[in-house]
Amino acid sequence: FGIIELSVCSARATVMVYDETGKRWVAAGTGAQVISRVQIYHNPTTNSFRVVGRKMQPDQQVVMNCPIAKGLKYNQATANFHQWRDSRQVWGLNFSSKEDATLFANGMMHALEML
Ligand SMILES: CC(=O)N[C@@H](Cc1ccccc1Cl)C(=O)N1CCC[C@]12C=C[C@@H]1CC[C@@H](C(=O)N3CC[C@@H]4C=C[C@H]5CC[C@H](C(=O)O)N5C(=O)[C@H]43)N1C2=O
Repeated sequence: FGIIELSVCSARATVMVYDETGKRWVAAGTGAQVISRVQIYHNPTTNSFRVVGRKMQPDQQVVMNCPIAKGLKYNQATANFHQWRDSRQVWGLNFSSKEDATLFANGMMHALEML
């Protein structure tokens, strides 16, 4: 029985993680820092949400697969750069446009209301 997950929203962003040691943001995944498609998926059976980021090219590498925890603090540091902490690291999304950023933030806020 496959898990049914619905895509809540999709936006273009560079996925970054904060390197606490080096005190700097680094591109998530391996290789060059490229634009990813970042989607929020909803599993209605468990009412859970997660954020999945896949590089647009060359290989659709999954660079982010992050559950959205109830009470997550979503910080819109700038119009185009939003961030949040999970249990292990800090994620940053550098959106390609303000529209992408707004669309994703609305999807995240919706998910957080549903939890
Ligand atoms: C208390 C806390 O965790 N605070 C977080 C932000 C936050 C607040 C509330 C809820 C969740 C979060 Cl992640 C925080 O301030 N963090 C998380 C790790 C890095 C950072 C701690 C200190 C630095 C100070 C500047 C800021 C930062 O990193 N910024 C601000 C927005 C800017 C936008 C883009 C990225 C991309 C490259 C550039 C850079 O690092 O040169 N940069 C930044 O400089 C980003 N910082 C942070 O975002």
